[in-house]
Amino acid sequence: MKRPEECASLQDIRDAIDLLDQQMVALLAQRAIYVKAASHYKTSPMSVKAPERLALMIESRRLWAREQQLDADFIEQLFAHITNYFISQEMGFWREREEREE
Ligand SMILES: C=C(O[C@@H]1C=C(C(=O)O)C=C[C@H]1O)C(=O)O
Repeated sequence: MKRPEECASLQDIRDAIDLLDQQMVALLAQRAIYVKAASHYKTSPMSVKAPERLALMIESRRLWAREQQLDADFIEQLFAHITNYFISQEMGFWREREEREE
């Protein structure tokens, strides 16, 4: 992938953006596997949501955003969206297991 200053055309830039987005999607797929694994350790719907963990996560992601000169509010909203989806997935896995074990 060309560095931004090496890009000589809009196509070079779009190729780089496509590759980065593909990597982000692959990372989200990996993340999904870890979240599914987390459901094995949960004992209740509240433990699936783990609000205390979410609160800590917001702070670290806001800090990471600032370190990268990104807008902390934007990153917080992005992760709120991501974690809401992942929690709903995890809740589904957890409930399925609960029903099987009943
Ligand atoms: C993965 C976990 O379960 C849930 C999903 C999270 C996530 O997507 O990062 C974080 C906390 C929980 O809401 C966890 O407890 O760590």
